[in-house]
Amino acid sequence: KGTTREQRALKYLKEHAREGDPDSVLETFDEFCRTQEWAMNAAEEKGDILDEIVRELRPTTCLELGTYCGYSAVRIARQLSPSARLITVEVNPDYAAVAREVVKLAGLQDKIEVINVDSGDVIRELKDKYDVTKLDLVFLDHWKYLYIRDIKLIEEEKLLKKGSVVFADNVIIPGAPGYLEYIRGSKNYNSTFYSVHFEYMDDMKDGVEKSVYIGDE
Ligand SMILES: O=C(NCCNC(=O)c1cc(-c2ccc(F)cc2)cc(O)c1O)c1cc(O)ncn1
Ligand SMILES: [Mg+2]
Repeated sequence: KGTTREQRALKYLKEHAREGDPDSVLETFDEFCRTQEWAMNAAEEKGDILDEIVRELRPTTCLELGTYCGYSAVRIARQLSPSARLITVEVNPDYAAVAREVVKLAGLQDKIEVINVDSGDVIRELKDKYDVTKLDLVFLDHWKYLYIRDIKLIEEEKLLKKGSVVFADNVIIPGAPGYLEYIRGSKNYNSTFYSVHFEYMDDMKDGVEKSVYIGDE
């Protein structure tokens, strides 16, 4: 009975990272992915852009779609103010279980809530069930063909306000062409594309898209 890559990563983090130290968890995870096994974390370059967005925006309520092992959840939450929080959604139960352990190892369980559901089901419940009024930051990193469905659901639920930021990973690899066409064609957003390296691959280029909501509340 073998272990999964995600379980091996968690074991490495537990053995090598400093408990309660988010920076150490992230550095150790990057080290694991560079020296042991690749994993689809946002990684250093995309992470630096995410860090800058969080520093500048100072969001109080953040939503991430696509937790995976919790790397970007820890990256976002380590910079959140005491009362701010991140809701992160992962449909894969094995990934969600590992992510909860990584969040706990980083000592961020009071700021991050990992929800193991399909994003399409939870967005409609954010206001009533999760006590969300508005989303200041949305990070799209789940299945790429779902970005466009879910951003439309978020708009329908009127969860964005002027200045809210929607940050999308992988708009080049694997790619999210429908999403890019939609968000860049919409008068409700100002979008910026950043050409970045694909996670842990110094010879592959990916892209991330930052879109600021300027539409009607
Ligand atoms: O795999 C699930 N989600 C990951 C979404 N993320 C990605 O698919 C993703 C993929 C890649 C990627 C790109 C090229 C390549 F050769 C291999 C992987 C990179 C990334 O940065 C991602 O973010 C999943 C499973 C499941 O059972 N249920 C719900 N979701
Ligand atoms: Mg990604």
